Amino acid sequence: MKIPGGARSLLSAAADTDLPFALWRRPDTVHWEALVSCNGMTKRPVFAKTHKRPFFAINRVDVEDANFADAIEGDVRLDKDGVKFWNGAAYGDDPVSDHQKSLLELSDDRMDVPVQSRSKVEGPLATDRQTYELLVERCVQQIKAGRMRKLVTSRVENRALPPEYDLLDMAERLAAKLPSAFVALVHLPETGSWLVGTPEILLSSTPDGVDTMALAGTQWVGPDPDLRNIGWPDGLIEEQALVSNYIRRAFLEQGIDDFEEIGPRTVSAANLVHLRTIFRRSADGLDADRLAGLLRSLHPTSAVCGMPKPPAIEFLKRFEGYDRGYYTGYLGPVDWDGSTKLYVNLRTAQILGQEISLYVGGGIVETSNPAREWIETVEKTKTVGSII
Ligand SMILES: C=C(O[C@H]1C=CC=C(C(=O)O)[C@@H]1O)C(=O)O
Repeated sequence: MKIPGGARSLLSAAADTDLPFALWRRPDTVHWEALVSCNGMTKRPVFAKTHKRPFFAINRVDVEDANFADAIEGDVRLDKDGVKFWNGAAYGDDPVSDHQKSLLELSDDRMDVPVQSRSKVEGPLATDRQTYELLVERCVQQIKAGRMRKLVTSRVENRALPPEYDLLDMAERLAAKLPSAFVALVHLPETGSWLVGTPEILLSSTPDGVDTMALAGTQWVGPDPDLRNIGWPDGLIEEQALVSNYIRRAFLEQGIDDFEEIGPRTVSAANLVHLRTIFRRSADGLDADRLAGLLRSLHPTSAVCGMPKPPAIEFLKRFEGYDRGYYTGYLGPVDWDGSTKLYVNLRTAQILGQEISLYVGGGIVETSNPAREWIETVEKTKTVGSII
């Protein structure tokens, strides 16, 4: 689970020269993978007929075209076999461009130099308990009035980091805490570093087929809970069922009706448990256009914004009171060895200089209780909050 010394040195050199990188560990694996871009951030279509090389996609919740993402290009690639450099046609063992050469030179002996955010951008505004509970109350009123069926509210909590913090150590600790999550550190020199330990797939596309999931409903439990004994109140069952309905509709919108459903089942993520249904379909007939269509239909799911989608997004923009940034958007490697894995950006922290902002939220339905919703967000801060 340790980030190898060579990768540490290289990522520390990338951070020092203000190059964006993404580092991640996939669910239920132990290896770290990373991509470093030598040319800043770009924008790329996620599903396209031709991709030359892998990139790491990161996108906001309110993006206009969900198939078009901010991208960290793979000029340098790290995986369990070591470091590789893109030579314009393939990955090779030796650096080719001047940027790649100087990055490699600078990475000499940097294993112990911590990676920190040097961003000067100001963090998002925190929401206090009273304001958050009023927001939840307002959502319940909207739902009771029949304007929406569900809304997902969120907030931020800001904390100070110890002066000697190291983002790579933090990523390692989060990965150890969340073995079944997708854990990522996305280092963006300007807009901050994002540390994520998400349990939710938005869209996984491999040569075998596609997977997505409806993950919603949250309860908090002690260590090593017996998942078979956890009961679910009606309100939480409804909250998750709405997400499942939404996903069924997204498949149907793309003319796909032969998908398989597994669940709902109780799954754990650190101190929390959720209800999860997996949706699976073979790759037959799913070309890049249809995958792009599916991504557009899915993102953002009603697990992160609400239902129906347009008024929910409008309402949150108006009343949530802060900018979500990349939280509740998606992120993941694109075209990495033939597969694309996009995860919902949840259990998220943004690191800006010496401050860390924890982003947390929860689904609101007609029966939601504001005080319980506040506590749910407090429990969610513990996932990333416990590794600071
Ligand atoms: C918006 C969040 O959670 C979503 C995903 C899973 C469970 C959720 C819930 O129980 O409300 C939310 O829909 C968050 O964790 O910040």
